[in-house]
Amino acid sequence: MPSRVSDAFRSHPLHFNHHKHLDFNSLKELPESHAWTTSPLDHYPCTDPINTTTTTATTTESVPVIDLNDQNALDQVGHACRTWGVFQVSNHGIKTSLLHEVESAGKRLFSLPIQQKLRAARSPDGISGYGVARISSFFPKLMWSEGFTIFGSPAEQARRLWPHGYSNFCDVIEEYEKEMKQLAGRLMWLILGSLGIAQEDVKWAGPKGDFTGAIQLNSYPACPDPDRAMGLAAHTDSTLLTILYQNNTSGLQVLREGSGWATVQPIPGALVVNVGDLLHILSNGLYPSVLHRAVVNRTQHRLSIAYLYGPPANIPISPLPKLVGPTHPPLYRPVTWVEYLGTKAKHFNKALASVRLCGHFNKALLAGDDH
Ligand SMILES: C=C1C[C@]23C[C@@]1(O)CC[C@H]2[C@@]12CCC[C@@](C)(C(=O)O1)[C@H]2[C@@H]3C(=O)O
Ligand SMILES: O=C(O)CCC(=O)C(=O)O
Ligand SMILES: [Fe+2]
Repeated sequence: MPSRVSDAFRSHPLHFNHHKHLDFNSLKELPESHAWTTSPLDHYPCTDPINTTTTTATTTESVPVIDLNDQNALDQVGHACRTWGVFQVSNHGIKTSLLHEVESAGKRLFSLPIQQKLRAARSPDGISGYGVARISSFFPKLMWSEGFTIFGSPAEQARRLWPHGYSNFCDVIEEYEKEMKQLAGRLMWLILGSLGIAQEDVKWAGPKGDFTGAIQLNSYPACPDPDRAMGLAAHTDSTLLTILYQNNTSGLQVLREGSGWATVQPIPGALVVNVGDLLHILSNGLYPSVLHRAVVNRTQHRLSIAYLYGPPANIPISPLPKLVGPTHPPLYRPVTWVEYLGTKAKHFNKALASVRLCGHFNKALLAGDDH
């Protein structure tokens, strides 16, 4: 079993030929390779093994917006996690200037010629670098997006992109990583606090607890046929939580049980917070991870920057003792972040069910994997 997050994909490499990487800006029509025929926007495998239906419904309900300086923030966060699995935050303490700098750094990167971006291509079993979303291999069609993942120092990849001028990119990314790690920690304790969990209840999260995060830059070029394309297919994140910055173009949608897909409207300066699968496990299912996707549009380029926050790599994550008892048996077995990332790479939407202790999951489900 690999022990480092960067080795999580060793046994599940993602083999994608370079010819699958397109120069989006030169295309006037949607190529067949990217055409998600028949109801493209509901073309996703279901996360719940019991409920195999898909939904095309949309809703105008809006995701909660929480002012972190509000004295009721704790309760609001708890309510949002229970009912939506996602919320937006304002007054989060991240300077607008840093958000704009990281947005410009992302734009600069994605506007490079494709051959230059491919110099920093993510290796099939690696974590960092330029490439298609890891989940692409689970879908018959390609997504209308490109991504760049950074885990740890951005220097190695940035040097390949800009051999003589990479330091500005690195400085911005490193500053962003530092600020995001701090905010993610604050949000995690706020979220756990809303469940009555204090820091001392989480044995592995002592002052030395080495939480880590990856940065995922996502670019969604304007698309000639947006109704038949998919920016990023529906998925949940394999994280404790994800903090997402989106530019002023909408595209992120979240699935609200019983209602349908809700668009997360960009609010200048606000950040989106998603509940990930590991928080779902830690909370014994009280705070379910949110299914989300990104759609594209005909005229505007969209950029998003996700900070994917996880626990120390090798700590087994299981439902918190305070949340289990005779009437609330633990629903998930312990799993480390490294192991879970590998499981997601292998089973995708069945990963969470595959670590479920009893009831819903059975081997037949895994046998049905269409990887
Ligand atoms: C830590 C990680 C989570 C992630 C895989 C990654 O190694 C870095 C990229 C992340 C991302 C972002 C887009 C959606 C996603 C499913 C994917 O393909 O790459 C997530 C992965 C995840 O949460 O499982
Ligand atoms: O671009 C978006 O809004 C979603 C990105 C996302 O879900 C991710 O990076 O995990
Ligand atoms: Fe995501």
